[in-house]
Amino acid sequence: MATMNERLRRTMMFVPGNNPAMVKDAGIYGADSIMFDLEDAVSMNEKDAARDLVYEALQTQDYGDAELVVRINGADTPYYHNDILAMVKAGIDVIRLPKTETAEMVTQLEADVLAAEKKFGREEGSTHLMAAIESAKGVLNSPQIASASQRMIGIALSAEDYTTDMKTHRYPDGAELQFARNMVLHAARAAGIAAFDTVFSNMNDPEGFYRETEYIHQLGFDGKSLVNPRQIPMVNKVYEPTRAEIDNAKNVMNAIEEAKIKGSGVISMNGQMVDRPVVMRAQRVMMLAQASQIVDKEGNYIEE
Ligand SMILES: CC(C)(COP(=O)(O)OP(=O)(O)OC[C@H]1O[C@@H](n2cnc3c(N)ncnc32)[C@H](O)[C@@H]1OP(=O)(O)O)[C@@H](O)C(=O)NCCC(=O)NCCSC(=O)C[C@@](O)(CC(=O)O)C(=O)O
Ligand SMILES: [Mg+2]
Repeated sequence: MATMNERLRRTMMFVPGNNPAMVKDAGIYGADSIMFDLEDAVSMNEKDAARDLVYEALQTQDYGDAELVVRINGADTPYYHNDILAMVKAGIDVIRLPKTETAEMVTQLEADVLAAEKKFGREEGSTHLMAAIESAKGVLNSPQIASASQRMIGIALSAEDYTTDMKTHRYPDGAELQFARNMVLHAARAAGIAAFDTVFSNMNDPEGFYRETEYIHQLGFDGKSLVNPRQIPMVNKVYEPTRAEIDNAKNVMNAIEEAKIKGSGVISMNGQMVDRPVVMRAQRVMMLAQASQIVDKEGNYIEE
């Protein structure tokens, strides 16, 4: 089951770890999560320099309230262990494992991260994990992957590698991703963690990006992996609740408070039953409204 006090993760922006300007300025665009990439955006001969650059930035840059994530190189590469050591030492919030195919890959990562936390005196369990699902095998194993560790905060569908594995490519209607999207989303929800939709790589097709974002929002994804800051306000717009939704959420919150006073967990509001799932949806609407700066912390409208 989804938890009530979850963190908003609408936008998780990839930042190539070998690009000093992008790494330095990554905090100015308002992404919920900034994801420094040490994997496929970085060529082989730049792996060590990129790791050093990201490590340095984590010591010196102020990224505000953004969650800080790093996509490390896979365990089958010579970079994996040094990536983990440097990022745990730097105190990264979340490590994203690419091309995850089995639960064992996550439990191995958990053990490697724990060893690094002990080595550098970091609080044990403080480094969270997430897994990118990029193949047919990963999709089929996604329920086990999602629940492989208490440290897991989410799983993400990675459609570029996935469609290659499936011997297809990306189409405008996304039919080739239907099964994978539903598997990843259900696996995440069953494990009580976040689900991230895939990147949209065509910067010259904002209509296509909006269409895809509206679709994955309707399905229930927490948000998307992004490759460009121009995509951040577009995702936020799609996730922004309407005035009618906010008014309804406020009424639900008031109604349930009234019910509590009467000692009940359920109440009727204009003939509509208000119970726990309705309240949880209302709480999420209010969280989104606050993040969209439509209401303040108390839930009151902020006047324009
Ligand atoms: C796409 C493009 C080249 C467009 O360039 P453009 O030049 O047209 O960008 P503009 O819009 O003009 O930039 C305006 C201003 O924003 C700055 N800016 C742009 N992008 C920024 C950014 N990302 N971070 C911080 N800053 C940024 C820029 O520096 C400029 O700053 P300034 O000069 O100061 O005005 C560029 O964005 C970019 O390189 N993106 C990252 C690509 C990347 O990381 N790929 C790997 C991850 S996917 C993958 O691996 C597949 C996957 O694995 C995925 C999965 O697993 O989910 C799978 O299998 O599916
Ligand atoms: Mg990939």
